[in-house]
Amino acid sequence: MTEQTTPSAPPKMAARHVNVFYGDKQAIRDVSIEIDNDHVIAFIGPSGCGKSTFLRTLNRMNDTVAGARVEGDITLDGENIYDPSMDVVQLRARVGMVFQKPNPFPKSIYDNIAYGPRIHGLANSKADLDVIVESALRRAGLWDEVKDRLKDSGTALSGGQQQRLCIGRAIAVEPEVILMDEPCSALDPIATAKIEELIHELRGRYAIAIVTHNMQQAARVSQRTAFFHLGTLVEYGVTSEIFTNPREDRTKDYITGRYG
Ligand SMILES: Nc1ncnc2c1ncn2[C@@H]1O[C@H](COP(=O)(O)OP(=O)(O)OP(=O)(O)O)[C@@H](O)[C@H]1O
Repeated sequence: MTEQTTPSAPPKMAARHVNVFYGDKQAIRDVSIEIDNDHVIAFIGPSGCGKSTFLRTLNRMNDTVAGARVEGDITLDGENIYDPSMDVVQLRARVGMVFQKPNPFPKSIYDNIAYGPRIHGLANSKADLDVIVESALRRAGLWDEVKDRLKDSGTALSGGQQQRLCIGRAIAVEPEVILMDEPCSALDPIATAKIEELIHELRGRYAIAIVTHNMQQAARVSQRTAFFHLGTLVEYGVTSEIFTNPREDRTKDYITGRYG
């Protein structure tokens, strides 16, 4: 009898032989990796190794950097995101991004969330929009703190609340993937813990990729870890294995604090 194997689900995103250049300088070298729906993947590595550069290739954020050039294939549900026919505004709604420093718009809390759904035509009425705003703020773990002050400015919130507002803003346009570039580095430990809790809650609903300098954080929030060094992907695998039994000496040296 032949053994039955369950075909594994196709990856949400796949990068194949990706190189990234800033002018003549190569920042990413021949990186291939898959990003699955069910996992949080952490990108770790010493400063300047290319973690953020690689993350930004996943929603074409590098398009906005003069002199940046991306080679190779990156697909979202099998579709090449660098194809000239790709609508980049639509892509960035499907692959949302949260930055290091919370960057709410100088608008009300309500309008920070409503902005994306309005421009993407996701609401037919004010009532629809109200539902979307409440749901996004609930999923971002912020509703109870702001429900009575939706008209206040987003910039008047605390840093941690602002970051959850930015996560809510990404969620409001129904993304499939959320990219987070050191989302806690400007936050205190309590606000950091809330974001980490939120990442746990969002897992499974969205594919999540997070760049972090903090290895404890990578170990806490991710199920997959990718270790970058000098622009290359040195090792990629199950987080617990990367942290307890890395295959490569460079990974071991980094996680044991020998450099970085
Ligand atoms: N806009 C840019 N123009 C030119 N070079 C850049 C630019 N952005 C990044 N680089 C270079 O590309 C390399 C990778 O940078 P990147 O910011 O991706 O690394 P990183 O691993 O995220 O670093 P960090 O952890 O310090 O944020 C570095 O050598 C950096 O100097």
